[in-house]
Amino acid sequence: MKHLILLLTLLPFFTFCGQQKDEKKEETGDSQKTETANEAPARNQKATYYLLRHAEKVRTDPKDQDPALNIDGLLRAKRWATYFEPIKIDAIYVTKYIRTKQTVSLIAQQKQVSPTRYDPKTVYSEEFLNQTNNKTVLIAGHSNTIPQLVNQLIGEEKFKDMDDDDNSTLFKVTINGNDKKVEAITVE
Ligand SMILES: O=C(O)[C@H](O)COP(=O)(O)O
Repeated sequence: MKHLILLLTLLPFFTFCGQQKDEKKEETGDSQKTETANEAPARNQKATYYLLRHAEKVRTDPKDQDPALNIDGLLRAKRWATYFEPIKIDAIYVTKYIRTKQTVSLIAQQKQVSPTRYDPKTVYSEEFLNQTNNKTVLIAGHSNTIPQLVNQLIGEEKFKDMDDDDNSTLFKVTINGNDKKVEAITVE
């Protein structure tokens, strides 16, 4: 009986504490929602990306991971420079391999832009999108990395690896907020 009286006396206190806990839970829930929304702000990207594979490379040693361009490649690099002459380029990205650097080196000189080195595996990131926002960007890469980067930029699995004899495809990606366009242009 004594216990029953004690329980009845304390019941309102337990109920009050329970209510407070529920209110706290709701507050925490709301603030977590706000944090998540802040972590993923609506992006208003506006940029143009030109993506190309390096020009023709020396193939005498199949074990050589870092061959230079051959004569055809050097001539193609010259043609790329002519192609980009009338186009404003704000930033140029190259991989660690000499064939990508050689392919865009004339363009880099022409535009007075010092190429930035990137890792194709990790380049697509918030940092990259911020760095390239409001810019026209040229990216030199590889048969098995350029189409993937195009796909990441457009948010669609549209392109597969380039053929090994394809050194002439230029991808132009234009992003204006949610409007993402891509053109694959052949430049001989
Ligand atoms: O063989 C390779 O290293 C990859 O397929 C990439 O080729 P690429 O550098 O000639 O485009």
